[in-house]
Amino acid sequence: MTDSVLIEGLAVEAIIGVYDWEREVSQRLLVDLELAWDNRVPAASDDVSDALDYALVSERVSAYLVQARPQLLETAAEGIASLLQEEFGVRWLRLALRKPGAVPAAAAVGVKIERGSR
Ligand SMILES: Nc1nc2c(c(=O)[nH]1)N=C([C@H](O)[C@@H](O)CO)CN2
Repeated sequence: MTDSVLIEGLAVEAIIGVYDWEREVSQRLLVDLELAWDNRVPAASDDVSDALDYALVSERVSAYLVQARPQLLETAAEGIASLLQEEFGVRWLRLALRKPGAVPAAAAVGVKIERGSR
């Protein structure tokens, strides 16, 4: 089963970073998610309760990043992956977390992880 639900460029303002100044100001994060889901079921029922609701997932990921206040992108990415697997029953996911502006000479820096199996 290779179906997915996508969330791309989810923008979140959150406290994140290892330096003292970064504990005082929110910074912009961008989240890309590819989430394995059998889309044949919601396609047949036309019922959002059978779907992986990308609006609910987006809200939960945003709320997590705001409350977690991690130092590292790696820690944030792992926390997001865990909540998606535990709370939404996502079996496999690919996640990219970018921090635009962290390195002025780069368009963005970030991490990418895959967790689970399809
Ligand atoms: N692999 C990582 N390297 C760095 C991170 C990070 O989260 N993961 N964070 C920082 C600082 O917080 C940086 O973003 C400040 O500009 C440095 N390296």
